[in-house]
Amino acid sequence: MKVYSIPLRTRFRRVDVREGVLLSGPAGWGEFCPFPEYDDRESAAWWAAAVEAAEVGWPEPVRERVPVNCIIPAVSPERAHELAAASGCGTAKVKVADHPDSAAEDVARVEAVRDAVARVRVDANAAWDVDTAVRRIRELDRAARGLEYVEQPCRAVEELAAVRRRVDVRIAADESIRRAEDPLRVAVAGAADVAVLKCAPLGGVRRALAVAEACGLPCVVSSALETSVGLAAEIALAGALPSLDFACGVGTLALLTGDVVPEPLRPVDGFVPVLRTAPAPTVDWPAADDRTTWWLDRVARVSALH
Ligand SMILES: O=C(O)CCC(=O)C1=CC=C[C@@H](O)[C@@H]1C(=O)O
Ligand SMILES: [Mg+2]
Repeated sequence: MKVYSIPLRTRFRRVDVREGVLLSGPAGWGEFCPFPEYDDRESAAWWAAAVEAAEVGWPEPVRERVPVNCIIPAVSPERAHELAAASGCGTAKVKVADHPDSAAEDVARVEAVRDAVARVRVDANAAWDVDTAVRRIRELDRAARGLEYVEQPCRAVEELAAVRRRVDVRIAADESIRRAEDPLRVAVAGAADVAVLKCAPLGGVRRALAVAEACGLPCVVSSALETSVGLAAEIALAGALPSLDFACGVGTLALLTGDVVPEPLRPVDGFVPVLRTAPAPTVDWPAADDRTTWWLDRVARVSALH
């Protein structure tokens, strides 16, 4: 087992350094990297995903490559335009609602990104109440000259459903699926048009495919900010979905200052290849001793739950 620690280029969802554990088994390498605030019970799904990759491997893909969206953190409009233009991707996901007074900044960032790419989606990470969401979505929809969708505008499933009834923009559910006891409640409640799937928090490629089938919504696969090892599993999920109508959020290596493999799984001309196994981690980003101990203790507790 290897514990890695890689600084981010830009702070993202209150994370400055990405840490996790890489493990190998008969089927290949897997990655265990639940965010620090996830408790052991929630982290058990992440462990299951890592074990699937290492012990069993992934189901056969139905496509050889996956379209990728670039990810634009809460940065200035100039920087946002630069990142989107340099990505080679036709779709960008822009983080909005980063702080309570972000409305004007969000509009400027979305306008700048839309000048660089054809399609823009935004992610509010559950920051808004229903009325604020309706107002902001209308503004951002104009700034984007038609938003592709808005991801998780509010926290509760009922709030998503209420927003969805009041705006013309598609609603995508992310936290309502990956952090929910029952990921299928979203579809039942009429709360979303699109389901965001992440194989790590859902417990692996097979479990995520089962959620996709049961929810009956068009799906987008998005990373959990993994290194290329965990990202290969997310891409395997995107590769195995029976249909894929949207670019996937697997362009997140751009947020890290380095990777554990010599040839990172970065998009080329907006696509990444679907691999049968994760690339072997041969580049070391060793964590400090206290962090290594913290992660190995976490693995011991979480694997005991598994
Ligand atoms: O979806 C993407 O384009 C990139 C991935 C991404 O945005 C996220 C990755 C990991 C944690 C999340 O808070 C964040 C998200 O909210 O979707
Ligand atoms: Mg999201």
